[in-house]
Amino acid sequence: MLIEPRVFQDERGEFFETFQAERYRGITSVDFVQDNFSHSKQSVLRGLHYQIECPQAKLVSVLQGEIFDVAVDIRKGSPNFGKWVGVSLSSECRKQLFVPIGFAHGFCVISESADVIYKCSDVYHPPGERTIQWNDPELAVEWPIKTPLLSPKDAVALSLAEAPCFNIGVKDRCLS
Ligand SMILES: Cc1cn([C@H]2C[C@H](O)[C@@H](COP(=O)(O)OP(=O)(O)O[C@H]3O[C@@H](C)C(=O)[C@@H](O)[C@H]3O)O2)c(=O)[nH]c1=O
Repeated sequence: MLIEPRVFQDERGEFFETFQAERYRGITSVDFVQDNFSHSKQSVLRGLHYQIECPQAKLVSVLQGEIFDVAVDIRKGSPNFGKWVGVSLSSECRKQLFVPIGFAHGFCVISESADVIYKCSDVYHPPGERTIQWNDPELAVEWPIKTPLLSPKDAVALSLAEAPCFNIGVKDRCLS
């Protein structure tokens, strides 16, 4: 889901609410419990990530620069299983992407660098972390960058066919 916050501009610069609990709960139906920040150089690609245990919904915003942000439906039985969406998020447009539970998430950096923040609906749980190959031909994500800079973990990721996927209706929480 693409969210367009109301941005107020004046002679000093700009202002917008990056998050407001009640309003965003109305839009996303989740409660966020962790905030993450990453700074990346041009051509860095992070993804496609998910947690098979303690699955996380994410609300992604760009503080500086521009990214191509991707979500892939990996809910077995979903009519959209294996389908992806990709959007440009930037400090120019100020759009946010909500990635629901049941989706793998990744982004690549189009600008010289990018500062990305994202809220998560569950905590970091390393034993549950999984990565699907960014260039899995079955997914055929149309990344704007052809030779990305990857982490060692992302360079040896599984294909969608090999990766464990969610059951439709997944809503688990680690926290309680
Ligand atoms: C994701 C995460 C990482 N870390 C640590 C572990 C590691 O030493 C360092 C870098 O971790 P990673 O290489 O996994 O970071 P990164 O590749 O940026 O991983 C992130 O990618 C994007 C696309 C997502 O959607 C996130 O959920 C997350 O998977 O930060 C935390 O402490 N908490 C966290 O929540």
